[in-house]
Amino acid sequence: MTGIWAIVPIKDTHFSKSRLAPVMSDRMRRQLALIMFEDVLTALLHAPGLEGIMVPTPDVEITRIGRRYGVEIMAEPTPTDYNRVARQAACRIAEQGGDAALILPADIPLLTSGEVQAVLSAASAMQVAILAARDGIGTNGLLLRGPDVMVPHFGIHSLHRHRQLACSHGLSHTVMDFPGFGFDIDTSLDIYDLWMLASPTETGRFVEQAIRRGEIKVEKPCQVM
Ligand SMILES: Nc1nc2c(ncn2[C@@H]2O[C@H](COP(=O)(O)OP(=O)(O)OP(=O)(O)O)[C@@H](O)[C@H]2O)c(=O)[nH]1
Ligand SMILES: O=C(O)[C@H](O)COP(=O)(O)O
Repeated sequence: MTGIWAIVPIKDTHFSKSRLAPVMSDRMRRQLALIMFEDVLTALLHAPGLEGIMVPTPDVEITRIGRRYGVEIMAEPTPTDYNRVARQAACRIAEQGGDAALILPADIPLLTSGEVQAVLSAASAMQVAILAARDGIGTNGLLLRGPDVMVPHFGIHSLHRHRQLACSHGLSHTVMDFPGFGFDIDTSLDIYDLWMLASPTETGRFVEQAIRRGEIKVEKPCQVM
């Protein structure tokens, strides 16, 4: 194993996207998680410069889809946690001789292969690249060169934490903003914003159709005066 590997952890899709429970049924949330995963895989598979894709997951359907796309599945017999399972995958890639790992979630369906390529080339001289979430405080991607130079700490205020960690380890690092990387689908507000964008992705189409059929309840967010 050499080169740069993407790591896309995804949990059991029966329990995915729980924050969307107020506006979507369990069945729809599961479908949304599966479709977003496929959009992310499609972007990664078309990005020149990536050697491979590793997907840590306990989910049977994700395993089936991943294998169809030819990605490497890292089985996760019991649910772990995003950071822990991402770290395990990164260590596995490091042990097998991989040069770098790009850790990203499976819920950023507007990701493009151009963005991935841009990160890989712009950050080619950096040990760490932190891909900002659009809220400006989260992290939606972490490029680590080598894969185990730093332990990922995704979660609330993770952008600041990742910066601090890189500094304290003396690692060269950069923070980058891209619309696709930045846009993770967590809440009904994200669904509304995605709908407004009329994105030509599979996820964009799924959301548009589901809203039209009344299967997702969206409300225009209140304007703060
Ligand atoms: N393999 C694996 N992936 C995880 C785990 N926990 C979270 N993830 C993935 O990490 C990414 C970011 O997680 P979240 O944004 O919290 O997504 P989510 O857990 O589906 O959404 P909520 O239930 O609303 O928190 C998604 O791709 C998740 O599927 C886990 O225990 N194992
Ligand atoms: O900010 C982060 O580290 C990630 O976006 C995870 O946060 P989320 O669970 O809110 O997506």
